[in-house]
Amino acid sequence: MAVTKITGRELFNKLGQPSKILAPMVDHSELAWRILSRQHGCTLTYTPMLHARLFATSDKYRRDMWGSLDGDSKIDRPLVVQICGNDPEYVLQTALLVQDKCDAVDLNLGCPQGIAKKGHYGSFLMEEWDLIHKIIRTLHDKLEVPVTAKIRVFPERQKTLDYAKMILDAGAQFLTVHGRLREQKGQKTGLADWSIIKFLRDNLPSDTVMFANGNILYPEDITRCLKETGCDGVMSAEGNLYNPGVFAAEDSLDKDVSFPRVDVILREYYEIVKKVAAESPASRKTMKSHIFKILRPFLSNHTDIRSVVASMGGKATLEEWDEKVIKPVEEIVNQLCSDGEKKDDVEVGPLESWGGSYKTVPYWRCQPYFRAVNGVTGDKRQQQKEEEETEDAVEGPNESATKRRKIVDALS
Ligand SMILES: Cc1cc2nc3c(=O)[nH]c(=O)nc-3n(C[C@H](O)[C@H](O)[C@H](O)COP(=O)(O)O)c2cc1C
Repeated sequence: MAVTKITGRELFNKLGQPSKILAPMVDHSELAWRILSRQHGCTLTYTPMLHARLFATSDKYRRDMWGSLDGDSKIDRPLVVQICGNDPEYVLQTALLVQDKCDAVDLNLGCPQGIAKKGHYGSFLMEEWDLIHKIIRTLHDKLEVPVTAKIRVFPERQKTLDYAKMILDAGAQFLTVHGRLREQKGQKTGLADWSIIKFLRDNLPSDTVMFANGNILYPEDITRCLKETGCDGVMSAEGNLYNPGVFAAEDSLDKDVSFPRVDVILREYYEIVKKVAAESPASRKTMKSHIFKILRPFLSNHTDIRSVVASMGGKATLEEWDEKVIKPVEEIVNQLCSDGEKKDDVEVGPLESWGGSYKTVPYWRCQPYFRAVNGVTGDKRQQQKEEEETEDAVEGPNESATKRRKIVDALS
């Protein structure tokens, strides 16, 4: 018999109507990063996707992915745990193992990567509506906590609407819509389509809780997205990874809030990792990747530090990170900022056709990352392309693949 549970709207209200949402990200939305994101204005966080079969059957995978502080009521809420899988029983088993440490469980229906194709989950379930319905209904019926879903869109609006209705009918309480097609990945990523999200918003029952995902570069994009799509919240992935300040209040004119200094964020992040690392292997494992992203604009100007970061192996201690990377970065940025010659201003460009403005941000401040399209960049982004090539060379093929996800050149 189905458990009686709260509706999506009731859950949304109970969580304080969160509108700034950290996306689920493999190896990137782990505990330490979630804590940091909340400290910078994020009001709801998602875990990286947990692989249902592995989580249900492998002690090691479970230990690696889920520590005693994950979902802790004092430091890690509100939290949605995301699961990927195609077997209702494994998804349910995984959900049952985490449901007392989260506010909802989300089904990943958006992952377009090769690994999802091979494992037959994420967006590769988009044609299997009966199976999706069964997975969500099983969770809806058997869990104490609500179930939610994160989807991509089809090229056809009506089909996407029917798809969303099916997911809601199965029992999903929040619907996150990433406004891209399954094919929009890698060099073909392109822009997310907010108008299809708005179409869903207008045609689904008005009490449906919806989150929009895609195209967030700057804090004010969140407000623009809320207005244009009519959604309840906006989810950001990469925008937040490169600049945790993206969740800052939209009207904040304080550059330290919207584009914080890289040394400040680095220190804050490092101290969080130090506190949780013993209980959160995932937070420790993903540190290097986060540091590369936080420092992205800085490293191309300080290649000596880049070499040091690149050389830090998995066995480097936290103290070594502090001595070799964090402290030297602090020293350099402090010096840069006390040097009256350097302009520490954020310059706002003209209004662009996409509705916002590019900003020129000093390289010692966190800022969005603009990708190259087919290896060719516009004038504005020539420098970023060169940085990408250098960074790809030091970070290896996995990082490179992730970096090619967004094509902001298509904006202009
Ligand atoms: C490093 C990385 C890992 C991701 N892992 C997941 C994941 O585990 N589950 C998921 O649904 N989406 C995942 N995504 C997709 C994001 O959640 C998001 O839908 C996508 O990046 C678009 O948002 P953005 O434009 O704000 O980056 C990942 C994205 C990135 C950059």
